Amino acid sequence: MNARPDYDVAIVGFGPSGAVAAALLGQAGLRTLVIDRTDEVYPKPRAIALDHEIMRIFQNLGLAETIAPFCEPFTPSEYYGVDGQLIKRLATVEPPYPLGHTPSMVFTQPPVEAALRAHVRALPSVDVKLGLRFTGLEQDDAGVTLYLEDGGGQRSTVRARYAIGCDGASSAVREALGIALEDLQFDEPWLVVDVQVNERGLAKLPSTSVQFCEPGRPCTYVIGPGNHRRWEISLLPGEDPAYMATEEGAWSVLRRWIGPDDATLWRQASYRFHALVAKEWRKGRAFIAGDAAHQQPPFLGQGMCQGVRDVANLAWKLRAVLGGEAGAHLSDSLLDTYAAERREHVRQLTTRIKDIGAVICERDAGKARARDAALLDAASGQVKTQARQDIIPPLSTGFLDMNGCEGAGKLFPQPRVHGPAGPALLDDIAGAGWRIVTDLPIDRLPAALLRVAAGLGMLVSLPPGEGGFASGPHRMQSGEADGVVAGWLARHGVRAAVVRPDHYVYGVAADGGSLLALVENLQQRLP
Ligand SMILES: O=C(O)/C=C/c1cccc(O)c1
Repeated sequence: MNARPDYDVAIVGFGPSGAVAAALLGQAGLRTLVIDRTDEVYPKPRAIALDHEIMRIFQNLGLAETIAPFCEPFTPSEYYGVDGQLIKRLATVEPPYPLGHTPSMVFTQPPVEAALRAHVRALPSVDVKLGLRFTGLEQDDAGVTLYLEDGGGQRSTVRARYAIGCDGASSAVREALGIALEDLQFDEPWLVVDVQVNERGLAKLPSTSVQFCEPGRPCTYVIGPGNHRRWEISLLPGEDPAYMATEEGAWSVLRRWIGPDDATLWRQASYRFHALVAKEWRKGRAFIAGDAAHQQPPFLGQGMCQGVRDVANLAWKLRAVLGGEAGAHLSDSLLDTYAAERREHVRQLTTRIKDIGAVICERDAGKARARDAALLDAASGQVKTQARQDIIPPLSTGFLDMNGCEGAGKLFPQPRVHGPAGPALLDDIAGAGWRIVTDLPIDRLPAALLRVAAGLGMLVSLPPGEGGFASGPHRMQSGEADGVVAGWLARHGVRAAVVRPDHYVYGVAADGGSLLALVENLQQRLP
């Protein structure tokens, strides 16, 4: 079949990853279809945590204010050892916040998903078709044909230039593509229980999130928004996961903290916590993203973040290849970097999450005591606090100019700047396309840079001490309120960064001349 595709991109799955993918593609005017088997948002929380990178993407979609009421800062996680003593603390960095948002948050998933869906439905170039099951696909040089079936067994097909499977852990798209999962060797039975706690219950509970690193039964307590509390409780040999996921089973393990007079059960489910990463993320014109491409233990609350990161990475590349907003059509080979970048990033982060899991899940009492001692600061014996965001690795491979400097592949900060109408977050003024950000004043940059920068995106100059705002075509000069960009550039010993549309640093430069060379080089890679 070779008819002109009905859509630029077809997305299977309208969960958070699918919805963000549709929103980012639709924002660029690409003809996008998103389908899902179910008609409604799942009414219970599965994800509970998101971070500043994800909130920044919601901001770029114009959704930060809509979503903010359903989010709260993540309390520090205190790790308790064999004797119930504090052995480690995982916390959020202090302000000023590097990306302009609270670095680590808890949120209520159903209303956030509903807001995302409403946003997607309002985009003129996006079609949302629900109650449709994906049954298979075929590919040719021009596109992908998706085979679909509705609830009444009625079959249909749809053509798209590219397809993305965001259809969850048991992905039918991954299955149809014959993609295998790499097992990073973590497989444990756990019970997850979400409750809504009343005043009486709240008074009995810890005032911060906790990892109970107890060899007898490792478990996690997370403070969600409002009166939402989550427990994750490891199941012991002989415990029946199906029984433990009943109300009776859930109360049997919650009893240690609260009882039915203290809270209402919202959701309880038995899971095997896995560490799985797809061996391939792209086959021809089809991609997988989110839980379809990876599953990780929850110990850092990164499950949904990983999926949104995937689609933010893929979306700007699809926009570039399909000629979204800027109209330029880049080579399809740019899309290969999606798989290379995201697979490696997910493997690295999942390995780090597994390491956290190994701390929490030590079942041998002797080894657990040794762990408790080893976690303390060797010199002072004090409990150490680790910043959650320091655990997230940078991109280490892909569409980057590493050039011997460690800045490339990191997330670039988002400063508060003096905007035309008062203080503002930089993305709200400069947009979220390619950006060249420097602390050099515009009049000290090579004239040729101003020309080439205009062909790439936005040139942002933030000289120290600048108090005003000035702008011209594809350029702006302003001052930042908190010094987060100045600090980042100083820490990396550079004067400028070239930043990709997903906010990862493409490359850095130490002066105007090397910045010009970096940008010229990039433009040759983006023909
Ligand atoms: O970041 C942390 O300290 C913990 C996050 C988290 C979120 C959800 C479920 C968990 O087991 C851990």
